[in-house]
Amino acid sequence: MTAFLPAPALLSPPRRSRYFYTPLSCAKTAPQPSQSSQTSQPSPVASPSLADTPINTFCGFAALVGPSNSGKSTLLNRLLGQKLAIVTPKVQTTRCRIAGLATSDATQVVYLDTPGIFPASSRLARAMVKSAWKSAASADAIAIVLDVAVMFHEGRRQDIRKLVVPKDTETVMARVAEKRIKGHQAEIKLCANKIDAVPEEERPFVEERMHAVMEKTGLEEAGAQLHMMSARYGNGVDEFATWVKERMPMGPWLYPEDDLTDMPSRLLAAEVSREKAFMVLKQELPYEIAIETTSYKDLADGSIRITQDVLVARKSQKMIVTGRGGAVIKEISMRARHELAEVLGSTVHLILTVKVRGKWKEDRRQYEQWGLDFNA
Ligand SMILES: Nc1nc2c(ncn2[C@@H]2O[C@H](COP(=O)(O)OP(=O)(O)OP(=O)(O)O)[C@@H](O)[C@H]2O)c(=O)[nH]1
Repeated sequence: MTAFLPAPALLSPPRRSRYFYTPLSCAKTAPQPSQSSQTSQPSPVASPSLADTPINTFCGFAALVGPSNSGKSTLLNRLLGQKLAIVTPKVQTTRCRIAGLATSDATQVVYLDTPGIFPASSRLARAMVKSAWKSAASADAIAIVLDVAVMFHEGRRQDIRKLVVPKDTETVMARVAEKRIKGHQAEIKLCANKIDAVPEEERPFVEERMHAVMEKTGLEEAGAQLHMMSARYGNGVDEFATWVKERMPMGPWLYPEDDLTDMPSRLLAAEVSREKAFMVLKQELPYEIAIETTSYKDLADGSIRITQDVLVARKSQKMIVTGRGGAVIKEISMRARHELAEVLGSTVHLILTVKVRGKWKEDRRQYEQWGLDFNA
């Protein structure tokens, strides 16, 4: 087995300013969350004028698309060297597009982590899937991230005909190929992720099988390249980042060099609490909740006071999320506060209130907050 690198300290405290959203005046329009989701907090980064922006710079979008749970958010965090997107072992964790900014040398890459692509029936699911495809459509480079561990474990060792490629994965591959063949300019990498979960001697079989599926789905014809990687342990990630960088077109940077994301702090804070709720709550319940930051205040002593509503659809769900004597919500709050303090580099006072809001999945405001299309 290859010796895999240890996972990075994804939660090492970033420089605080990196989390602030400070768009420069743009040559092209960056996809952004709706105005309503922007915080009113001032940015500590003085927005440089265009005259200060280095010339001969490169800037573009790289979309990470793929089925649910394939490791897109893990890859984004790895590319940025710290945690931005929430990661859980459950499917459909990412609800909206999350932009992570990687600026080095003369190039700024705006990585777009997207919701997983899966057969969508509900309004929320349709909006999530649409958001993923929209990100791919605006990208200069597309990475299809797929989970080879699933493929490997569902198949039988050393019999490549039995290595099952899930239907969702094939669908994504075929659709990206079709767009490229029809003239979409973005170059494509097929990132075969979680290769650490496949014994080294078995990897050639996985690779061979992947090529066969690329042929079948049209990705070979579309010029896509296969890239084996482990987002969790970092293998192949630097090579992937270099490939992306080289595909960015010439243009001014869209964000200051030090920024890490365009995500407003209110949304970032809600995402952290949502991740903890996903981890603490069992089965389907995490999918039934939404978290809304209702206030976010920098206090005079340097700490931050955040209040959030945890929205559930029914009274019975409220009881479970609250727990006996408030034990469950306290656990979620404690975990979220701990992480927010690390991420924001300050003491955080987090107040969570569980509320029943029957139809939050039909509430247009929620979708606007996440930058999703209510009418998808
Ligand atoms: N073994 C292994 N596990 C990984 C790797 N990358 C991600 N995972 C795990 O896979 C699970 C899903 O990872 P995410 O990054 O949340 O996947 P995602 O594609 O963003 O998921 P959605 O939000 O559902 O679309 C988590 O438990 C990760 O720790 C990898 O390279 N190797």
